[in-house]
Amino acid sequence: MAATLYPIPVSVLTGFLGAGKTTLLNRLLRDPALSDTAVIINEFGDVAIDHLLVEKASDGIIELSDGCLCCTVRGELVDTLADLVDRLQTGKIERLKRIVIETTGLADPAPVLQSIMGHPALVQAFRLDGVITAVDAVNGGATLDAHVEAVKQAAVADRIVLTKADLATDAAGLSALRARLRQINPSAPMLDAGRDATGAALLECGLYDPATKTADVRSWLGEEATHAEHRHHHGDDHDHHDHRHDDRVKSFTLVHEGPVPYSAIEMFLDLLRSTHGEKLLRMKGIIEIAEDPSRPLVVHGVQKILHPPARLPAWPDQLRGTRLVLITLDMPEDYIRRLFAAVTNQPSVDTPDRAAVVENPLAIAGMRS
Ligand SMILES: Nc1nc2c(ncn2[C@@H]2O[C@H](COP(=O)(O)OP(=O)(O)OP(=O)(O)O)[C@@H](O)[C@H]2O)c(=O)[nH]1
Repeated sequence: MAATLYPIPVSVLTGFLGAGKTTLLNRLLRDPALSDTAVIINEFGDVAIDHLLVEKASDGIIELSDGCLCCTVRGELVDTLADLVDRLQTGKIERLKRIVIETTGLADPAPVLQSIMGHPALVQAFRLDGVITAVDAVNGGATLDAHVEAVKQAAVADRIVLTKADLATDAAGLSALRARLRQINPSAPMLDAGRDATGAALLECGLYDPATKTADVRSWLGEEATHAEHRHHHGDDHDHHDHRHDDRVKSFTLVHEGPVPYSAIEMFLDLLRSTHGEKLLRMKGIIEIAEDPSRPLVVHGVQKILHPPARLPAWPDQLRGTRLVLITLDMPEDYIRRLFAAVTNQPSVDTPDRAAVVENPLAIAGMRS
């Protein structure tokens, strides 16, 4: 009997109401990549359609939880996950390879991610593998126009799945939607629900693959795509006027060549979270620490919650230095860049140095905005 490997990967499946999450999940559950998976479905309202569909689709699935995830169920999701660990440890469940949480369509995904990453006991047992966001190929554009939650769902995704492409008769509209999603989230691979959204393509989005013991930093950070996006943002060829929420979301990379003292990174992350934590939708990064430069420090977080920083045993490729990818909503990029420059002592005309920031963090313009 294969033992359960901790921490157990958790995939969060999100997407707006009716986007096709359950349909996708039902298809995925027939994929061998999802054997020994527990599915947690968050139902909104009292008709348990999702639950029936899922039970039909696969045996041995544990189905729990109801109510709205973004408010009252936050506590319950934690209880549900804790209960799973308990059942594993007491042998009531033989093994558990992964968990998929389907959020309600209205939920902001951040609280779900926070409840996993922010809970001191759960964080030992689970790791966030990735966020999969389903976007309706027909109604996706209108949903992004109307609901900032939908924009956030797309922005924090590690994988975007376009659903109902078979119903999309407007080819130009579909390619505009793709371009728009690419703009909101430059790094997540975009897959077609009916064609290439397989278990293998959607799962194992994390940095470190325990099976192969390798880490693919570049694709985890989505770095090249982020750089490309950054240039595009500053180009003058783009017309945003009818996408009112899209411009609020930004994805950018902070880079520092050479090692950084642990205390500087700690201070940067503390200041960032305490001043603008709720605007930080997602952060991922790899850091060359001055005290131990051969073992990169890996950080990732959702809003104010940081996953406990972990060390990789070695640098997986030629990449060195510090790369932090931030996905933000309404956050002053300039402030973040200045703060980062200050703590890493990168000279700049009007930015105080690290000593000055330690003395008075308010010295950075934008600190209180
Ligand atoms: N033609 C077509 N229909 C789809 C596809 N995906 C989903 N649907 C249909 O769209 C409707 C909504 O799909 P669901 O999977 O229930 O969507 P959901 O995101 O789980 O919905 P909520 O749980 O209500 O937020 C259903 O009638 C599905 O049959 C698709 O790829 N093609």
